[in-house]
Amino acid sequence: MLTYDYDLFVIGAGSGGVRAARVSAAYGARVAVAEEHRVGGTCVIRGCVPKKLLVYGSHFAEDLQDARRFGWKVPDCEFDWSALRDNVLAEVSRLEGLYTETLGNNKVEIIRERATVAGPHEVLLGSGQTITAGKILIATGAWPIVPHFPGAEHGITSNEVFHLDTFPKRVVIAGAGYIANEFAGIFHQFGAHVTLVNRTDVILRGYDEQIRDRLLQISMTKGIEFKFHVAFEKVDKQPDGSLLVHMTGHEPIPADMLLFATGRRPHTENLGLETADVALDAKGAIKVDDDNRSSCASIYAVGDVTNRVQLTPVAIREGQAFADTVFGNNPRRVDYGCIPSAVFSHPPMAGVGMTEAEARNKLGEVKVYTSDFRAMKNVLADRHERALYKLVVHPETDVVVGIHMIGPDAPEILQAAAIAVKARLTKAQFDDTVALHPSMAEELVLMR
Ligand SMILES: Cc1cc2nc3c(=O)[nH]c(=O)nc-3n(C[C@H](O)[C@H](O)[C@H](O)COP(=O)(O)OP(=O)(O)OC[C@H]3O[C@@H](n4cnc5c(N)ncnc54)[C@H](O)[C@@H]3O)c2cc1C
Ligand SMILES: NC(=O)c1ccc[n+]([C@@H]2O[C@H](COP(=O)([O-])OP(=O)(O)OC[C@H]3O[C@@H](n4cnc5c(N)ncnc54)[C@H](O)[C@@H]3O)[C@@H](O)[C@H]2O)c1
Repeated sequence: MLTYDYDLFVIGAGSGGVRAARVSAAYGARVAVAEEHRVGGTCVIRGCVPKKLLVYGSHFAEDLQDARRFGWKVPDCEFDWSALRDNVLAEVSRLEGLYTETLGNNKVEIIRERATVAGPHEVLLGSGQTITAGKILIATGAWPIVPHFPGAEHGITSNEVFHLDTFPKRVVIAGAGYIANEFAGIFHQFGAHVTLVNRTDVILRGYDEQIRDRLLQISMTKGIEFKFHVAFEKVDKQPDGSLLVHMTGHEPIPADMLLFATGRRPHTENLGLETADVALDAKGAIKVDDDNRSSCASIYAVGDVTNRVQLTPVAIREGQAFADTVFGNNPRRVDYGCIPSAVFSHPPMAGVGMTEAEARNKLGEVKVYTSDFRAMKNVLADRHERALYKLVVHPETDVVVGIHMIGPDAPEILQAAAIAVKARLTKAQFDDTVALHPSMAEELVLMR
């Protein structure tokens, strides 16, 4: 019988790859994983985790201000970017160590170099070594898209934003999706002047319109500038190192940093996939079936590289389903229904299930309940920001088909509420639940 060097070779030690490697090895497979950057992948090293720590850090700007209304004598405080940056990067390194340890404990061999596919059962390492494997799992994630125009090379992406030497006082962000809105909030809270530049006038496409509008309105009131229907023309680097960002129909904007947050494309370039006839879609994503198998029978793919849903918990579930199915003798498929998601903006927003527009398209005259309120904490703090919660309800069955919210701690509250939507609970069952008072979450059971 033909023997391979490994039963499974995983390319990419990010959210999906680490889970698939660890669980497959726990089932007894001989597993190696190649990582060209750092173990943990985008989420741990330059995504969700450091981003959320910056969100926490930036929220102190408002908390310190509000504290005075709650009786605290707060002296004038100064923000030190380098202190926060270094603490965040140290935490990232600690987590990288934990991920590395977990892989080692499960006897997964970590190969710290770039790997490419060299055939249905062959992988080529950057060092020139060829390795064979019974199965190959591609978990190489996605990569920031940078638009092409003169001077675009002076901008940075989310890959670099966590490492800035100095804090930029004037920030231009290209895009109006997740990363753009999250970093607009972060830099604004730290004291930068932030301008978001987008080619359409839609922010956070896919989220409920009323909730998005509320974020736009609150962001503008805070002082974040939005420029819509704008295309970049060029970026000039000034003698003092700053940038002048030229765009259609507007005066050039001076900036200390230009951040591209214009989407992420599947990381499949120069991966050798043609050597095994692995088919890609028009966006360069690996085409897979419901069991994560590509057009080559021995090659699978999970996570952002398949461009299904670019979220960490989804990549992890796909990695787990792959391992259970292929090495655990326990076939499983990911259920893509009712995936909750959140934007860690200031304030954050979160949603699960159908938006009002989607529900109207699919179900006709849906019932919509909203609660538009000022959180008790904001009232005493004299902060005029209003939260908005929304339930979208099936017109006949009374099932709650969507929950959408913006306000303090919305992602924390929505995770629990998402269980109810997934379980197809009815509006009557929400109403039957006694409120937990005083809380913001109680609004979910008090909408009439
Ligand atoms: C700034 C930012 C914030 C985010 N915030 C959130 C959030 O709050 N919540 C959320 O759910 N999602 C968030 N995401 C998305 C989330 O990070 C991704 O969906 C998730 O990391 C995808 O996991 P993955 O395993 O597919 O790929 P990744 O985690 O990207 O891992 C891929 C790995 O493969 C490695 N690699 C690539 N090619 C090769 C090769 N040829 N050889 C060896 N190694 C290779 C890469 O170095 C990388 O480590 C965020 C993303 C970004 C960029
Ligand atoms: N909280 C979270 O869960 C979270 C946070 C960050 C990222 N992510 C994941 O990472 C993915 C990538 O994030 P993202 O914010 O880069 O992408 P995105 O798809 O959310 O947003 C891209 C934005 O860029 C705009 N755009 C595209 N080309 C442009 C151009 N040339 N000029 C100006 N604007 C342009 C689009 O209109 C859109 O607003 C997300 O789709 C999401 O799945 C998730």
